[in-house]
Amino acid sequence: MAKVIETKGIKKIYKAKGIETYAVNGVNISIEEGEFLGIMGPSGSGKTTLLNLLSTIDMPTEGEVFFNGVNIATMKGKKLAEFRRKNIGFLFQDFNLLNNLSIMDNIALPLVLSGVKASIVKKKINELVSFFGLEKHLYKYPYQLSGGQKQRVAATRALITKPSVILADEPTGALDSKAASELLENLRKTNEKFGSTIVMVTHDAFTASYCDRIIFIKDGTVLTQLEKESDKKDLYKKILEQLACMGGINHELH
Ligand SMILES: Nc1ncnc2c1ncn2[C@@H]1O[C@H](COP(=O)(O)OP(=O)(O)OP(=O)(O)O)[C@@H](O)[C@H]1O
Repeated sequence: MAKVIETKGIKKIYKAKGIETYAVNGVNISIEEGEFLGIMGPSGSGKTTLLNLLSTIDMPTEGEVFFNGVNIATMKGKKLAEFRRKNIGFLFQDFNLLNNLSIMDNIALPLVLSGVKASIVKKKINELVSFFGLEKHLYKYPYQLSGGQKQRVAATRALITKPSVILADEPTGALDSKAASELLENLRKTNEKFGSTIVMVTHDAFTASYCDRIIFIKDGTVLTQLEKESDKKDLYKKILEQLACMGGINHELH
């Protein structure tokens, strides 16, 4: 399997009022094509910072990030923005939909920004909306949808450019358990049907149990990892054991 993302000794050091915070402190990870990877860890352990480094939104203070073999430090400005738009789909806890655009226009946005022709945009949207069960909602606006529906719109938008990687930061954080399960089933199907690589930050053991592999972060470093050996239930049990080992009563891990 090809490596989609590889990091070599990445650190992110924030300096404020003479105090240095090592938010990410020497992380070496390799993410393979088609993987569904979870990142877990206590609050403040560096998960979001790491995801921002993997997604080219932020640059490491030290070390290198390779994305499809390209060292992202070699790209800047417009070139980097274009690379990101083509290669990465994003999913956030609060959906990040534009309220004054219809669902159709929200989904179309990444393609429109890339200058794709209207007829092709329509074709691509039609291909994906049935997968996410959104046919009936295309001409509505975000405020008319439930949280779960909004996150499915965000997932469709994330996938519309056929990116090599989908990066998700707490995508189930604002959803009730039924909507969370539906979204996770959809992400799992996306991973299986389109071979999309998914990297997901979560504090929630149930959410993480949908992954193939989970990396546990503490104080900016990778503490350990778990791989799915049999089924989701077994992985869920192992995640809870690992969280307990990390001093984690669950409510600390958010
Ligand atoms: N822009 C910044 N300037 C200074 N310090 C920062 C900045 N961003 C993050 N940090 C610090 O870096 C560390 C890691 O933060 P990060 O948000 O990556 O953790 P996290 O694991 O995602 O936390 P949470 O689960 O609470 O969202 C924390 O100590 C945080 O205070």
